[in-house]
Amino acid sequence: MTEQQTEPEIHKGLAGVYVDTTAISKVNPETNSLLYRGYPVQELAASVTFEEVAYLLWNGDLPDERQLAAFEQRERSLRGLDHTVKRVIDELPLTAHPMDVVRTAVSVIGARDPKARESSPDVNLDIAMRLFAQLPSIVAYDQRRRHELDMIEPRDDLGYSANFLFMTFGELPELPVVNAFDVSMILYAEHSFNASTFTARVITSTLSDIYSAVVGAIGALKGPLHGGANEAVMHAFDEIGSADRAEAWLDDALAAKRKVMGFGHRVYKHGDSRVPTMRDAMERMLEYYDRPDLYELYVTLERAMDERKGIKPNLDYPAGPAYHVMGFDTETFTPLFVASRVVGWTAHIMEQLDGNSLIRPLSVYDGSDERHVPVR
Ligand SMILES: CC(=O)SCCNC(=O)CCNC(=O)[C@H](O)C(C)(C)COP(=O)(O)OP(=O)(O)OC[C@H]1O[C@@H](n2cnc3c(N)ncnc32)[C@H](O)[C@@H]1OP(=O)(O)O
Ligand SMILES: O=C([O-])CC(=O)C(=O)O
Repeated sequence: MTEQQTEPEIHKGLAGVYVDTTAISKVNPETNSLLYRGYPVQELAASVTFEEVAYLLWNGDLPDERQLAAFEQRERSLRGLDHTVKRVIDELPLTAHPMDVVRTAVSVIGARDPKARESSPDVNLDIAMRLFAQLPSIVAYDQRRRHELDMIEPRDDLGYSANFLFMTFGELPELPVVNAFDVSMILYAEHSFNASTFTARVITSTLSDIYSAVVGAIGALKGPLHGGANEAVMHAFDEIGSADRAEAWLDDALAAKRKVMGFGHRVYKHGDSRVPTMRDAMERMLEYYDRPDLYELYVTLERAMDERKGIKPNLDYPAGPAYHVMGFDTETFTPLFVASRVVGWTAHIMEQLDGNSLIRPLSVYDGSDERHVPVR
């Protein structure tokens, strides 16, 4: 490097770097807000269904009655799982993490789809819809087989969330549970250039296919610094046991420099915009299932983390206990996130293709100086 050349500035973890524009969602850390296609996510969670949110994220506007009816009918018609996909799932050992099962199942669906490589907007929208419709069948069946239970076929007289719960637990869920679950699906659906969505966009930018991009995104979501945190929250709750042990547990964790899962965020520094809505849903669930002990633990750990580090919860913190009391296995929590986020991922895949530029950043080399192979 000559004296005139300045050292390139490195943005580790791409923190603070804007890499592209997006019209899908706006995360605003200053106002603690999140807009999907312009609509505040809290308003969507209070007044529309997850199906309407999926339509919105893919098409740019909320559906009218006729559009929604057609959309719902199509989604319901695509829910059934192909026998090959079921057989492949059955072959996977129970030691495989449910995220590995979901990743593999999507890969199998992609390998069997003759249209996978077409990549036209219509084909990609159709594939997005198929994955949206089939992921609940995959996630629900995987949880059931771990309990030695048979697969339950989808019911086309039920909405997305009621059917998801029905396929998992084999009974018609009560309305408050369906509503809380639907809210969680809406809140998890989209969050701009988070690590898994960015992964999907990087893969798409090479003109690879939509299935490959979704499979890569699932891999990125699995990590505990991202989607895997909702599972990790529940493991921490299990480890702590009860509210009276929360402060000592936290002090030990912080002294050992362990990250406390479900807290902190790369973009929001004063709290995650989605937490108040998910917390309300979680509180309703803890009341419904009569778990004041879990509520005590939740608030005690949250308060202690705020006092010691000033770090606020992210969406995974209230989502974990909510899914727990609904009856989901802890390892199924991140696959639930997949079922929702597939909507955001596929919206971004389509947006990336629409104005594509290969994503290929630079790096500063800091290895050995140039050297030469000895002459033999
Ligand atoms: C839906 C989602 O994906 S939301 C994210 C889910 N992930 C989690 O909940 C995992 C736990 N949280 C974390 O690891 C982090 O907060 C992240 C990865 C989400 C964001 O991290 P970054 O923006 O990279 O911040 P970074 O990890 O550098 O943290 C900054 C400081 O806060 C501390 N910190 C941040 N989050 C936490 C946490 N959860 N527990 C303990 N300390 C934390 C860091 O130790 C660091 O302290 P230091 O400056 O004294 O070293
Ligand atoms: O935005 C992020 O970095 C992580 C997150 O909250 C999400 O993907 O929902």
